Amino acid sequence: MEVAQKRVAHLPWMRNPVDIDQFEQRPLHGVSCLDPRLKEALGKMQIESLFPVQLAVWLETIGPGGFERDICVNSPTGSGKTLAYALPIVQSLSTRKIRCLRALVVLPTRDLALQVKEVFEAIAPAVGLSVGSAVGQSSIADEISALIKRPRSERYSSLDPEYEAQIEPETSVDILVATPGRLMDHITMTKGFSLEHLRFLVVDETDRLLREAYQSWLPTVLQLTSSTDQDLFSCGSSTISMPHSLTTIRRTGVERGFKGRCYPRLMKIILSATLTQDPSKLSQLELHHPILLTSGMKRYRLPEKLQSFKLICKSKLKPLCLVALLEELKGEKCIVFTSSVESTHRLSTLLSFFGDVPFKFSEYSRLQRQSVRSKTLKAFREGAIQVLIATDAMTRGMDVEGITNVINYDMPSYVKTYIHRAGRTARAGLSGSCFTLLRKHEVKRFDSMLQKAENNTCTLRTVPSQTINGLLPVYSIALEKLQEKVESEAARRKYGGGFKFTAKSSSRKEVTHEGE
Ligand SMILES: Nc1ncnc2c1ncn2[C@@H]1O[C@H](COP(=O)(O)OP(=O)(O)OP(=O)(O)O)[C@@H](O)[C@H]1O
Repeated sequence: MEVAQKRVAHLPWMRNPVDIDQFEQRPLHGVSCLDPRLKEALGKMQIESLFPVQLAVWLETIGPGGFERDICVNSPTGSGKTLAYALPIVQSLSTRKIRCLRALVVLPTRDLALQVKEVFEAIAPAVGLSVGSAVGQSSIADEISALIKRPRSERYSSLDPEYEAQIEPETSVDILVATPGRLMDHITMTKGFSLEHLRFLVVDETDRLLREAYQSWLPTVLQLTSSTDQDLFSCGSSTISMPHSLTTIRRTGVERGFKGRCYPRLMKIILSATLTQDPSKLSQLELHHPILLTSGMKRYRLPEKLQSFKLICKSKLKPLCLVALLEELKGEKCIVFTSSVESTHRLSTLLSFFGDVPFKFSEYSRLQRQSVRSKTLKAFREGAIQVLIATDAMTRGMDVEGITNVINYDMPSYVKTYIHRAGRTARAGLSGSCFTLLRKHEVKRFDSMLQKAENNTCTLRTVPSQTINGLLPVYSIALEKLQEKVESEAARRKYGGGFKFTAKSSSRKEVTHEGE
């Protein structure tokens, strides 16, 4: 069994990390080399200082570290990891002369990718950079027209138009935020989509992305961006035949530890609140002279202002405990996590039969089409829905303003899952609460699981028994209605009705395999 305090990382470079806690939040005017245009853009986002993780990464990239090493960040949920990589990348690219794809950010889900794209969009245009996404939000044709263009004729004003027509199309964005599946679609099918000039690769939610192969996106990207010595020596030589051809020397100059050799490379930043330490997983990333930036003594840390609570209740009374708790929370923004798509669907259906509950809720899982999910998420962000009933798979990294409570309706199986669930609240230094409903026999396992994280104090919480008793009559009616609904859905499935809850999906557990 893992004993977090005594655990020593297998990889030597992980054993002496940079401690993020040594950095204080720093006002923007004290951040050296920050482009004034970016300062202004940050100001518009109401960002007045850099958080510790952002400063730590800045110093390793734009500061003295000079991007000489690949960067691995293990920092709590809500600590500001997105801007920690977005800002140095945008600053680095702010002096680029010609537009082509220089930075690729890969995330596991579409909603997360769109969220990250928004952050880049808030700062990149200030220095003339363009941001695109490859996430499958629109049709592939629409995505291609947003990402690819013919080279601008003004760049080659002396060209014969006929010759110009033969020039290959090019990527029209500097920064691309992508999910692995759509990225692979463009790599394999989109004419003119090229990673040839890529300088930065960000793998956000690294442990999640490395868990699945996603059509071998990582080896493909690494292969397409790897430079051999031959490439290096042919740079700038007669091998460049087309007038529009650019050659990117990804890193010029002397690197420490490389004995004066010019070493072009793709700079990588990988991040998570629960960064893997598994050498076999990390080796897939082919990291260059990596440096680990982490906070805390233990491998995992919960946000400073998170309060954890446990509620012990009998199995059959769990829905009542939940309703009673939600009633007490009086319409505050909450995410309720269950262990599977089936459980999410059942719980939302059951709640819908409770009639008059003082909060608006919605289901959010893979059972629904993306368009439905996006609508739900928008309503949740805007406050039209106060309670989201969700599965783990959908919510890692999600940043929704004003979530003050997370409820684990089903106990998470792994501490990593607890961290990512709880981390939807208490973000950016704000307070938040995480409640876990437990059956008696789960308490011991839950307590020992929490021991693996820092800031793990967990207080016992109860809900008034009179509230539970008051809900019993409506509960028994709701259970009957749920039974009828389940039967009718099963019948519709059997006779090929259009209901979305297919036999296959009904048995699908959204297991998150956070057990490493
Ligand atoms: N310097 C800053 N000042 C104020 N707010 C900030 C700053 N940096 C980030 N934030 C806000 O903090 C919140 C959390 O940031 P972000 O989503 O990047 O966290 P994260 O570390 O990636 O979390 P997770 O691990 O859950 O993905 C966001 O709402 C973001 O706008």
